[in-house]
Amino acid sequence: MIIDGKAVAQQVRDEVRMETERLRNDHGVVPGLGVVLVGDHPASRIYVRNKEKACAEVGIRSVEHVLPASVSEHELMGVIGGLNEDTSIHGILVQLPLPGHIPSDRVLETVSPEKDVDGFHPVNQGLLLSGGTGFKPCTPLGIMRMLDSVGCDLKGKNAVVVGRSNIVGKPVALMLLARHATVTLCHSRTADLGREVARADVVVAAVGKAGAVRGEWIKPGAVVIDVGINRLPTGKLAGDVEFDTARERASWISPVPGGVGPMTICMLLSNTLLSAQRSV
Ligand SMILES: Nc1nc(=O)c2c([nH]1)NC[C@@H]1CN(c3ccc(C(=O)N[C@@H](CCC(=O)O)C(=O)O)cc3)C=[N+]21
Repeated sequence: MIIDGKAVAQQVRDEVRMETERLRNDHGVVPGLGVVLVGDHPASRIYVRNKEKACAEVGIRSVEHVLPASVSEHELMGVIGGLNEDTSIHGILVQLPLPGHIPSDRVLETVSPEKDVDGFHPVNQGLLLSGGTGFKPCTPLGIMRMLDSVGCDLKGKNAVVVGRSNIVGKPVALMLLARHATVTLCHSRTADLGREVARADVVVAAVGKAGAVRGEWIKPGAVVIDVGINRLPTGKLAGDVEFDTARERASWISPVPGGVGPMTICMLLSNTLLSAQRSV
């Protein structure tokens, strides 16, 4: 069966909208998200617009800062510093990728960890490692929420994560581990990817290559979460998993589009609300 990311995302947005209203009624606090966009990367503009639309829908105030691609690192740091100081702002998102002349690491370290709703600050990465209460990154949070939505019990299961990025593969592996799965983290040098995937009760594919996970590898009954967003030559979007063959074997599988993408945005809303709740 198909995991409908749009429907689960709508559920999360409904919860966030209700909790946002409660926070406003009880404490007079409206969650605020500062979005920083550098340059005019076309995909980034679309993502940022979608994030702002989603904020408006749940009653979160979003403030956009659009800076030219030529902005200096110093100026960008200044904008982030202003958002750090601004008590009406509870979450800060610096849209990635940044232009090549700006070192993303240093920029992400400038965001106050208390407002880092993307969960990209090293302090929050560290808190995730030790099981603490920092902000967790949105895509992995969305993946966990999707697994919960189909009643997937992770305890003792073999979870295979394909891809070791800092924003998806590594953090989702830690979250699966925290839920007592037996986790295998695969990557481009994995000797036999098919053998690893074939043992998996849960597969999370976050490689960035269409068809990287073959349908015939999927263990019958497995739950498959596809994080890939690949633009095919035909112009269509595809995930990392061979969907048509994988769906014949999986018990549950998430599609692209309409799977993890919509979840990522609603977990950003959820983190922004959480930050505002922590501020009162
Ligand atoms: N600081 C930062 N935080 C991010 O969270 C972040 C970022 N930078 N940079 C770019 C990536 C990408 N990202 C997506 C979010 C939603 C969809 C999404 O909703 N996709 C739709 C399809 C959209 C389409 O048709 O193009 C779907 O999968 O159904 C996709 C991609 C967040 N990102």
